[in-house]
Amino acid sequence: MASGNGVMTDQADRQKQAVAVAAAALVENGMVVGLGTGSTAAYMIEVLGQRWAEGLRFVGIPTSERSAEQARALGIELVTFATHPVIDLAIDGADEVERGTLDLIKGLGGALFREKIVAAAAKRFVVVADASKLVDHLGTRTAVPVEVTPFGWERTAYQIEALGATTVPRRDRTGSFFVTDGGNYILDSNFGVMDDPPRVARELREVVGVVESGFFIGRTSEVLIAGADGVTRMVRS
Ligand SMILES: O=C[C@H](O)[C@H](O)[C@H](O)COP(=O)(O)O
Repeated sequence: MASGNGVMTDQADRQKQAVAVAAAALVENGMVVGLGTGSTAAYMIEVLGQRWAEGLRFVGIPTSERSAEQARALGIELVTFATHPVIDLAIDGADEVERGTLDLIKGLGGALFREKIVAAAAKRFVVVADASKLVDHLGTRTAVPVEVTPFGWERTAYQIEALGATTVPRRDRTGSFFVTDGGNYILDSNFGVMDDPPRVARELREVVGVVESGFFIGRTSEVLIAGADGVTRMVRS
């Protein structure tokens, strides 16, 4: 018999798959597509691989080495900003989605910097998530991942704490520092539930040593949320 957790996981996985199918259906022939990172985005890339095998032709710009490897293995053609500086449609997951604004916290998978560059280059940025990610206020479920340079990271952490957060340097399974695709560290910075995430995002940007934060403010075009009743589309007004 499946454990309670197992049932929850199966349900979350089914929801991620449902939303992945809905998002992959938005891709059309000839598009430049931003390929997100994380378990939901991985389902979406898998569905795109199936559509590619059926004859759909587009090019992808991946947000991580992981997603690049997955897409390549499925035969999807990958390009870079050198030849394709504008993305038609980027599809990515999120760790928190704020109901009223559709602002996000991203980066639990460590890919936030490339994800933000891709989102910023996209004419349409679609977020895919299961219902557990919806919150009334950012900071409810998760700390904010902040990518920082290895040099002086302790000083950078001190400065972030001066903004009101507690910080924890992210570690990998061996206990070493987690290193991003860009060669940086991540400080998981807990600000608690935030009244004004855009202000915190701006303050973080001012801290020397911060490469990027996991705040995605004002970037979301729409969110596809999978719940028990199917997929719901939320559009930013
Ligand atoms: O760095 C990772 C990304 O921001 C992911 O998109 C985010 O963590 C959501 O991942 P998942 O779909 O696995 O919950």
